Amino acid sequence: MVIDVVCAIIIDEQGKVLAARRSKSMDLPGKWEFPGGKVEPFEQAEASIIREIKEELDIVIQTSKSGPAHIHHYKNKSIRLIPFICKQLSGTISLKEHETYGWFTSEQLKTLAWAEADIPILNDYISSLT
Ligand SMILES: Nc1nc2c([nH]c(=O)n2[C@H]2C[C@H](O)[C@@H](COP(=O)(O)OP(=O)(O)OP(=O)(O)O)O2)c(=O)[nH]1
Repeated sequence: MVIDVVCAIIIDEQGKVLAARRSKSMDLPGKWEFPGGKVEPFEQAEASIIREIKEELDIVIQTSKSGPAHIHHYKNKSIRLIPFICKQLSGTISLKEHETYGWFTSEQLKTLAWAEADIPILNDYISSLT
């Protein structure tokens, strides 16, 4: 079974992108990711990413477009990671699950220890800039 997971590529006015590090209590502890989570049954992916970001970061985002999804097979599960390009509309970030987060340039993003499933998502995003 492949689990649908949505993630947000949140871009600020300077073009920096938000990445968050998963905490010890989460799957893939210590790995960086684009925040998000599993799409619930009967939920639209776009509604799902808005809900997840409110739950995890306590901010309201607006989505502009979704990028290509990528399937990744971990040892214990397979996920389809669906990215959305987003901007923050309101609120102040308050982490509810992650250990830390930051706003990064493309060069900085490349140096983070990403969850494996995020690598093609990151590469697509960086390719889309040129
Ligand atoms: N949110 C998110 N999860 C990712 C990314 N990359 C990646 O491999 N994953 C994995 C980690 C988890 O195994 C799974 C998503 O689960 P989650 O724990 O974030 O989702 P959730 O908030 O709905 O969690 P749950 O409490 O229902 O388990 O996908 C990513 O960029 N964002």
